[in-house]
Amino acid sequence: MPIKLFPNLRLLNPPLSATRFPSMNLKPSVNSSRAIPAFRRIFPFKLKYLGLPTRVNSQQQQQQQLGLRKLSTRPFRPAASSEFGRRGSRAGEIRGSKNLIDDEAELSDWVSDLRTDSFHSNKRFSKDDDVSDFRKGSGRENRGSYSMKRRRKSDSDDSYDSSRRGNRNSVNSFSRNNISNNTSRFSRRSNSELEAGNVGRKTRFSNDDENDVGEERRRGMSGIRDLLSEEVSDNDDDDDDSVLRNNARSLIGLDKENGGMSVAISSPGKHDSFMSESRFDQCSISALSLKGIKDAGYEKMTIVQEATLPVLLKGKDVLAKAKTGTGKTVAFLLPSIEVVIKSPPVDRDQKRPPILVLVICPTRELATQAATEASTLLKYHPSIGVQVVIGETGSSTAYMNVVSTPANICTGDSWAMFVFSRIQNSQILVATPGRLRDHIENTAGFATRLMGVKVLVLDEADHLLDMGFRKDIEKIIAAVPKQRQTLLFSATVPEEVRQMHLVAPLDLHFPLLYVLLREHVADNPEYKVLVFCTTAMVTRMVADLLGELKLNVREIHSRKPQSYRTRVSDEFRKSKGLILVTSDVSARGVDYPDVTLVIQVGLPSDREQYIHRLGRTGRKGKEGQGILLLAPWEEFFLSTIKDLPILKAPVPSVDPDTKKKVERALSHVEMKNKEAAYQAWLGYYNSNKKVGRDKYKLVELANEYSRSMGLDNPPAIPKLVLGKMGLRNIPGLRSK
Ligand SMILES: Nc1ncnc2c1ncn2[C@@H]1O[C@H](COP(=O)(O)OP(=O)(O)OP(=O)(O)O)[C@@H](O)[C@H]1O
Repeated sequence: MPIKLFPNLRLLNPPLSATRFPSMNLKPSVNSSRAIPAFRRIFPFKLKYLGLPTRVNSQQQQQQQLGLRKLSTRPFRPAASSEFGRRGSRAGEIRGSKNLIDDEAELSDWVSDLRTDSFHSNKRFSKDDDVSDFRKGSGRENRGSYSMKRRRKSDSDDSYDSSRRGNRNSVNSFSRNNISNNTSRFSRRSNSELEAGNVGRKTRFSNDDENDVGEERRRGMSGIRDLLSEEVSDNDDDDDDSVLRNNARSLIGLDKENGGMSVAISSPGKHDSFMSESRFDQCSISALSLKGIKDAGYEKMTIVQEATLPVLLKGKDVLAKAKTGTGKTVAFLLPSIEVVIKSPPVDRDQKRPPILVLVICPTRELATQAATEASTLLKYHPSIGVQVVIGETGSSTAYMNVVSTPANICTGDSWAMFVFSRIQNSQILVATPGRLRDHIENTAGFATRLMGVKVLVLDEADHLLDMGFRKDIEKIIAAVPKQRQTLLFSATVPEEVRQMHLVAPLDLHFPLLYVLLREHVADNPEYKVLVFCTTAMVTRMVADLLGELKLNVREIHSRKPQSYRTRVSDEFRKSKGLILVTSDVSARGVDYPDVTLVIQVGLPSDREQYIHRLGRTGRKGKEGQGILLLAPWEEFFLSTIKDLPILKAPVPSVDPDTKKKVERALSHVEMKNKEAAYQAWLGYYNSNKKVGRDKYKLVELANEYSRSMGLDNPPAIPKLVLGKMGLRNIPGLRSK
């Protein structure tokens, strides 16, 4: 029987045989005996699993559906929160069971995804029709360039070669073989090359790797399952439950000898607080850490902290999923710090002092944020240092020694470029995967330092275990001791966010965006808005436009230097009355308090990215609004999020004056920025499996986009770029 530890969360114990999983009719599956070794690299010793909570009953489901049907919207402004997005009678449900209604489904889905994606990868890839050209290339090169693509996200997709994206065969080879570093790593390249779409096959994205979501994610392959893919083979086991059990064991790295891994899934209902009633001082945390916690303003634990801290403090591995903005960072940092405290003090003169805690985050922003939080918690531990290793523009690496005042990180001034050898004494290292791997491979003595790791944390674990990061993570895991504590944290969607979508022709998007923002600003004196755009160059152009329209905007994307990004991010975090136009560098994990509205303009790269962007609002139990603005031909995306309570809102009318005003503003946006946005837009949608399939249609749409920016003729694109995009000789394009 499952052991219920907390009202909203359970740590789940064996036996699996007692667990009821939803029936899943997915025949071939992971052969667990082959899959387990891959996960043992992550959880080398430990494994224990889990009874699962009950599922939502049919009455609750009905109520939820009814609740949704009753929803109404006002034009471009969601109705009051009480009626918008609320799910029937959830508030009255019994916490202990109700709050876990999604848990079983989620976990089962997660686990079953292992099976489906692993097995179906073959089929799915071979089905795709836009891959034929690329398949003709040599397998080895393909693998190299494919993995490169996976490491990129829309932010860096400004000029991107869709034919390469489509190479499913490459993925298979990639995942099934141990290809050499030469093919899985990429040489550096400059921003201008990126911008020009000059994607060399052995190019390494040193610049924004960590911010760029793997291409695989676009195809819906997520997370942990990918790590299994090279271990996959068909399995004749017809018994869904036993297959699932095997997969669960693989997922968590089962090893009964060592006390095992606990799984915590925190899903408080919409009306439940994200705070628990437990205080930090009820846990066995050192007095100085408690002082730091108190100074940070934390008194009680959040639910995810309450659920995981006691277990983590016992040294166990944990896989935790909790809503965005519910305090996961503290949940993994605090026990990690306690491990450092209990370890023998580091000799400052030691040549290669060990790193005791290694935190991996997928983006620079997240890494910086985690380090900031760590420094807050370490206020009364002056002998403990936190170091951040993240990619910096160009070929250099940014290192920060984090001292106890968070402000030092967040202001651009404090960004320091150090030679690595000068800061070798931090016990806690927060890093992005690509840069960390570089150090493992290229920095003398670094691997030795990693031999001291006692705690390994993967923040946004689902993302880190995507194919896009796979090789880096494998390398990192191979570099840290097997005898360690492993913490996997990952996010789920908050229900506090009122979500809706608008579908309108492309030529209305800019005026509509303006109208939406103008209304929101007028209604919310303390507005704080994130506008997500598809690519970095589109982000720049939209920010220019909104600036011309006299809105208070900032922009952030991967083409900006890190110091600038840090400064703007910090400004946005602290301010009210500001709009941040951003690429996906802000999509995950970044904790901007009190964001009132998230607008996503155009197709999100995939469901997960949509959810994570949305998760920037509705944090800490607060309410927020989300608007997805799509063109009619982008509506297909909605099918991927149909399980979420997202309503179609009527398109607000745009009066002629507003239209004129926007046109005028567009005419003031620099031509080169509009040209770059056009090319980026084309590259982004070209890389989308659905939109990019019909190149003729794509070009028509791109030209529509160009017109929506006020351009009479679509800008010319370098022939080389067109060739790489597979768009040579498509009518309607201009080349130069
Ligand atoms: N015990 C606590 N009491 C009050 N506030 C807290 C507590 N723990 C964390 N917070 C605050 O909650 C906010 C969200 O925390 P955090 O960014 O760690 O959430 P998260 O779950 O990691 O979100 P995401 O999934 O988006 O990364 C932060 O501002 C943090 O300072």
